[in-house]
Amino acid sequence: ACCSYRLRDALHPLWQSPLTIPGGTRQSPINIQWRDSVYDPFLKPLKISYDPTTCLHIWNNGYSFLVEFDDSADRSIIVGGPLENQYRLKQFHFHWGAVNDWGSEHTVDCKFYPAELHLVHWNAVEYPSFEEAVMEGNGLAVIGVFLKLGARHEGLQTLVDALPAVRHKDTVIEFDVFDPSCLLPSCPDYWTYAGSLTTPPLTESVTWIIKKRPIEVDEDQLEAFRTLLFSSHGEEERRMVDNFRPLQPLMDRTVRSSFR
Ligand SMILES: NS(=O)(=O)c1ccc(C(=O)NCc2c(F)c(F)c(F)c(F)c2F)cc1
Ligand SMILES: [Zn+2]
Repeated sequence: ACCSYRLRDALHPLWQSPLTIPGGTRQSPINIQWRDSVYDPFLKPLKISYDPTTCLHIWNNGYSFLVEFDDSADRSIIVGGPLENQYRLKQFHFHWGAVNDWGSEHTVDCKFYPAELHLVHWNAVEYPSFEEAVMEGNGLAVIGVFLKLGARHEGLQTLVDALPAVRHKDTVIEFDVFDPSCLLPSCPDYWTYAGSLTTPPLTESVTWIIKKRPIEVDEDQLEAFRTLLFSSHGEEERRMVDNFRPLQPLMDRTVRSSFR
């Protein structure tokens, strides 16, 4: 493949994790080798229905900035695709680089994008809470969307305008109407594979759904992400950049595609 992932993971500052996760056979992120992905005609279209009024707040958790949603009922859900059940939206967040040459967690044919969006959903049909779902093999479904440098993204701008208010770790602001559907590419095509959280506890509970087409954002919008801080108020400032985990081994997994 395209890198020495094991060593990089062990040495990567953000993830002082052991060289491998004990028994880790489905870790994320991975490189998606387009020609090795297998078209699965039984994959259904992914159905997404988000209620913009379920949006609650934006906060900086010291890893990324998250937009959190009210997941106390089935109001913002996804169903179909590779999923057996419907899954509830809990939050979305991003990963990005210090420069535009890297930043995404997944790669396609070893190509990095400057950033990657993760929309995090949990299986509320089978599990009573997100915390329990995180520990189960089919507990979570995360939609990954690549960001590429291009035209300004008007929908993203409302988020970007709020970032100065959550510059420091553990700051939060109310954010009460936002439709995350505006951050999805119009093309329905995706890859899917069985993986894990990409931050501790790295639990192997995620069905990944990676959209084939990126969305476009402009340089100023990416730069706005890079003005955030890992550090809290009063601490020495540490810019929030390169908050992506190194690539993990594919091991005995196949990436399926919803398209020929
Ligand atoms: N980059 S990603 O793979 O999309 C990813 C998605 C969600 C989380 C997360 O919810 N972490 C906090 C968190 C946990 F890691 C738990 F294990 C738990 F039980 C929680 F309740 C919880 F909020 C971490 C990484
Ligand atoms: Zn993520």
